[in-house]
Amino acid sequence: MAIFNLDLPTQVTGLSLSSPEQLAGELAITVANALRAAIEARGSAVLVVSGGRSPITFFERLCGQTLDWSKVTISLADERFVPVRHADSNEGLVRHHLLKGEAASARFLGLYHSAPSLDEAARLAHVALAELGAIDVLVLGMGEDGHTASLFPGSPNLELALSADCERRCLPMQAPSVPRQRLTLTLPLLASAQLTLLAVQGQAKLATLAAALAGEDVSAMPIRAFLRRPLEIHWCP
Ligand SMILES: O=C1O[C@H](COP(=O)(O)O)[C@@H](O)[C@H](O)[C@H]1O
Repeated sequence: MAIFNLDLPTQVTGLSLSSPEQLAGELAITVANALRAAIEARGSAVLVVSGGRSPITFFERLCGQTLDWSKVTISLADERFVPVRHADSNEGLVRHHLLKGEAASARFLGLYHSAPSLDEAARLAHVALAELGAIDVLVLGMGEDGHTASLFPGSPNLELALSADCERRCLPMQAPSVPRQRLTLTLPLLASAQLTLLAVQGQAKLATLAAALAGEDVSAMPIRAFLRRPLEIHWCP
């Protein structure tokens, strides 16, 4: 299928939106529909979202969706090793922009733990994530280097985090930009999601996607691991 002038593999679909606002609105509707379906089928739903700066409008639209938020558990694909009140905290972002109004009744399972080291924080997150349950919806972002979640090219632990038999749910990672200390869900847990959505904004990230589609090495561009699976891309300029 050809979208955004890219030839996508058959398991990958793409939606081209005209603006960040339209992307946020469409993504919020898609996620809310999937959460409602999971609640209908199982009585509860699990949503995993990404951090960074681009999801803010999406979070603001999602929390306005009508559904039984008390039956939803929300967690993060990745986190920065900073306290929740820090400007770079993904948990802080979710608490400020998503867990409000009706959505405040959702259960939130964060990755950050106040621990003496990043390794210990990742171990505590691994233990806490045993309570997450099966992921219904995963919303990924992507950096211009082809990282997604905090699966950064060149980071120690990347090979382990990407391996199909990795038994850790969360691993410590190193980012090329500050804050460098990160926590990421590992590929087996992320790839277990029923529905995986990738939100991408701008021409530079479109070029990143094109480069990812043109090669094979997952360690060089970890987003490639998700382009091999069913994935719905939402893109806007
Ligand atoms: O560092 C991160 O970067 C990516 C992309 O963030 P964006 O603000 O450029 O969309 C994000 O998906 C990831 O969760 C975040 O920690």
